[in-house]
Amino acid sequence: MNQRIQEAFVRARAEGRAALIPYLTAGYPRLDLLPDLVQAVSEAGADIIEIGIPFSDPLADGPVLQQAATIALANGTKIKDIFSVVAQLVPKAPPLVFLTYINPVFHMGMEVFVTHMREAGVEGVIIPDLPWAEAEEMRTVTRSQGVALIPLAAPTSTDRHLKAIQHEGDGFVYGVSLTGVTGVRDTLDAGVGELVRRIKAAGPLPVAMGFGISTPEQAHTVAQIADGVIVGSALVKHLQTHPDMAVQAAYEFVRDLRNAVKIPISKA
Ligand SMILES: O=P(O)(O)OC[C@@H](O)[C@@H](O)c1c[nH]c2ccccc12
Repeated sequence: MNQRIQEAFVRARAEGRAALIPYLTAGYPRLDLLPDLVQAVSEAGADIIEIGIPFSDPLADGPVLQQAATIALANGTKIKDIFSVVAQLVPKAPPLVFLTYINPVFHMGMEVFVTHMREAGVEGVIIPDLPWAEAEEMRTVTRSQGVALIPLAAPTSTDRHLKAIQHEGDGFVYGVSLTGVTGVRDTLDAGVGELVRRIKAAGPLPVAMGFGISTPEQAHTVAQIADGVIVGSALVKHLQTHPDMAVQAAYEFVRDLRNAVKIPISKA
């Protein structure tokens, strides 16, 4: 089990809250802003930060994150630059995990990509379009480098799949709270509680839920059920709507989310 990720969940639980995991697209609005954005969301109380590698064909992403990726790529954001920016901010940041599609990983070479991750100090990676059944080589490479390969689970996952990812995955299980793409939603899917229960019954890894968690109220609801709360599109949208003060806007939104993920003492 990746130690820094595990510690982040243990610490959040001990402090009476779910772990808060904001998502940022590397290179949006610009790569040179990433250190300030990471610092802002860290100071606002992020327990783990997900950094998205922009990709030209992000099929699991909704309009907000697609647009962020398009702008990041148009700005000339390159993977090797992301690695060097991230390496510099790791010492001052909470555990970082990458979110990347498999194509950029294959392009660089699995072994090289994971070696760069380890050298930069990135603790884990989520690859939404890598089916677990085909992930064996990636699992071997990440395990040998001490990088967590974080599995995804959806409401459609079978119990057998949940058992497999709970025992072969590392870090946490990413519970996809609804079928569809990432993006801001008005309401939470009614099946969130049932999915968390099934994932937890299948093994020891903590469960963080993402997809469509947009407001502090929704984050609060999910925090009562899951070990972690992931917020992507709503945060990136905040950066979009506050172009001149993106860093401050990120700080304020994540601080509101952090206040919301508390668990009443009776439940903790
Ligand atoms: O944007 P949302 O709905 O808040 O969902 C989290 C999400 O942004 C982040 O984890 C993510 C970004 N791109 C993805 C692709 C697949 C799965 C997850 C993601």
